[in-house]
Amino acid sequence: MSAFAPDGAPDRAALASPTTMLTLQDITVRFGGIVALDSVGLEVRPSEVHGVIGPNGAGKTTLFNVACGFVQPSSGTITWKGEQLNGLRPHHLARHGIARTLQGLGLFDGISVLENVMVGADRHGRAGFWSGLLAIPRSTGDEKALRERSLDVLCELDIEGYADRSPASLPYPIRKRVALARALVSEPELLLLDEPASGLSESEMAELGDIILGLSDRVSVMLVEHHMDLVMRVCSRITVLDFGRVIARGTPDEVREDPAVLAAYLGNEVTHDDGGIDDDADDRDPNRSLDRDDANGDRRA
Ligand SMILES: Nc1ncnc2c1ncn2[C@@H]1O[C@H](COP(=O)(O)OP(=O)(O)OP(=O)(O)O)[C@@H](O)[C@H]1O
Repeated sequence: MSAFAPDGAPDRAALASPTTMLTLQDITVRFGGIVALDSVGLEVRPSEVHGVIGPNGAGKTTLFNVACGFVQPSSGTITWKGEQLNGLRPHHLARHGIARTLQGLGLFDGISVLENVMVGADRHGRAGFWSGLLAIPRSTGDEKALRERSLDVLCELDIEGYADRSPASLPYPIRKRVALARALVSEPELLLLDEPASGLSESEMAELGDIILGLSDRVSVMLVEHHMDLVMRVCSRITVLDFGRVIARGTPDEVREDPAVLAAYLGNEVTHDDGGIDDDADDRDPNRSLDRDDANGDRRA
């Protein structure tokens, strides 16, 4: 069931449905005179990995930031499990069972990897890690459980060997896993991932794909990502943006063959022999980054 009728009007029954976790509806974002998002809709269902793709400047990061509460939409609604969230802010996410990783990993270099992961768990800890650091007595049992859970997540991501290290001493791909572990330790129902594959090698990206697929039986994922091979492999559904608008949504196969999507990614020049979208379409288009200025010209409200 979709929350969006074919004409783009809201489908109230679908919105209220427990089959939808996160619904972004008619989201418009203006930065000064620029319309970064224009009536964008997206729904993330339980246990699905939902991809958000689009060329440079399409509005992906802005949409991610709306879902995180970093950016307040000019209009539109955010609904979480049937409840409308007004004035969502980043520090509200944990209480709703939503976690995120960002492109800037935001790890604390002055504490260990394990402690960084423990910081992510405020949703469950009664007294919390920081009060543990301050030696508030009631937190002792909580902190032990939290430490064990954090170690379990490090084991799951195969980085338990780095638990006592400072993040600053670790290679970037390991730091990325630490950031993911910190998001997962709160046992979120929805994980928001912003370009998790950036800076990873092909093999590291394949491992990341395995991790994301392994998570999808217990957490829904909204994945903003440039690397098309990863998106096509792990996502059950994809929303495609261009110039701040949704130009396609559907399964990877549907999106891959959508003429509007192919055109947005520069058409046949950057498609594979099988008609698929090239993984590095943006990289091969020296003019694409210039399109942002062009796009802004078209987007002025
Ligand atoms: N803070 C801001 N102030 C003004 N304009 C902005 C701001 N953030 C984004 N924009 C504009 O909004 C549009 C969408 O940008 P956004 O970063 O969301 O796109 P994107 O799809 O994430 O791009 P990329 O793939 O290059 O990261 C662009 O035209 C961008 O220039």
